[in-house]
Amino acid sequence: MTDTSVPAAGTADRDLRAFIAGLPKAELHVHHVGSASPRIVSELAARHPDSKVPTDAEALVDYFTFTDFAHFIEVYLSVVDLIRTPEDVRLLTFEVARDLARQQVRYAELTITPFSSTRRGIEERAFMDAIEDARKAAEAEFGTVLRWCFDIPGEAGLEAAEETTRLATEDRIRPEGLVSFGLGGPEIGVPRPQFKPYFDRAIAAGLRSVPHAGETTGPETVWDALNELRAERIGHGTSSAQDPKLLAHLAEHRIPLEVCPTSNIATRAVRTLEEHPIREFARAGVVVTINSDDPPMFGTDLNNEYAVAARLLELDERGLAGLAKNAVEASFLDAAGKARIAQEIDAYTTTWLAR
Ligand SMILES: O=C(O)c1cccc(C(=O)CC[C@H]2O[C@@H](n3cnc4c(=O)[nH]cnc43)[C@H](O)[C@@H]2O)c1
Ligand SMILES: [Zn+2]
Repeated sequence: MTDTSVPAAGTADRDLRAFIAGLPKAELHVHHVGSASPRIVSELAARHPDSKVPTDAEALVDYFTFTDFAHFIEVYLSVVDLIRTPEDVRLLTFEVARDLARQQVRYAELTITPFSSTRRGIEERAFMDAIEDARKAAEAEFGTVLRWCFDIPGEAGLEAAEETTRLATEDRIRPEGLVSFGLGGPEIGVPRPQFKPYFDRAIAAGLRSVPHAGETTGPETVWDALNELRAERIGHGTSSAQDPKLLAHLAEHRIPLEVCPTSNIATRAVRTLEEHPIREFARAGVVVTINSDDPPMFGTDLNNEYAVAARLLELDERGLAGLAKNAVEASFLDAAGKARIAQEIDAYTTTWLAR
């Protein structure tokens, strides 16, 4: 695991971290299985002792140190292999909500890859019931609202695309909490345009388009996501910084980027945080949202990602509140839901600054 946590320097830094910890937030780019904390992994591994995933926290730190993006996916899939029953799915989902609630996340769009679970033998109806049951229980217990993004694992091919689209669009199976449709996994050798017919069907069924693009390939992948998959937000979009016309297009059309700084370092998509293009995005007027991607695997959480962003963008409390409001505005919540969290952010910030 790459340590990209921001060193706590002086009082000002500690103060900003305390502000972030209490700031109401929305998380738009976080993966279901990628959110399995050491606590959750241990519990799942105890249920399935034949797994090769280590159970103690220290060994997990080594296990979650990645040589490149392909290695990250290999490790990711070994954690997917730990989720074998509907009870595992429910436990994972509910515990992920608990971890989000602890960080004052009021609303999260969680990326789920149902194909990975159904192909491993979890019955589709039982899978949907498990995530929905956990969603409702989490909202009742923690007040955190969860919504789903179902993503195609692109490298698994068009069979995975067909299955994901079916699960996302068939009335008798699609879950109530589903709001969007994505595309994840490696980008190299997985051209985006081939997924156009599947995104067309998902969009026709009322889902919003949020593919990963430009994480490990160049800006042309982001253009494909916009032009072929009709993306409304871009997962990562890191390489957009290489194309000024693309930055201008994203800014003009207010297409937000789901920026996950620590993830990009951990998967070696970007060499160092100093070289992360988040400053270029902000300078170009692109709507930046801050997200955690696969937090325990990358040794981070959403609060730490806000601290990273504060350092890179030199933000104070008002700037951080602005970032949090970007995420609310870019979310697929309805207008009343957006207004409620935005007001909460403003009230919290005003109270904090008047201390
Ligand atoms: O489940 C399978 O059997 C399977 C077979 C072939 C390929 C795959 C995948 O490629 C799964 C990829 C998996 O990774 C998730 N993910 C998590 N974080 C990221 C990220 O930063 N960038 C891209 N993908 C990511 C994604 O949701 C897929 O589920 C699976
Ligand atoms: Zn992701």
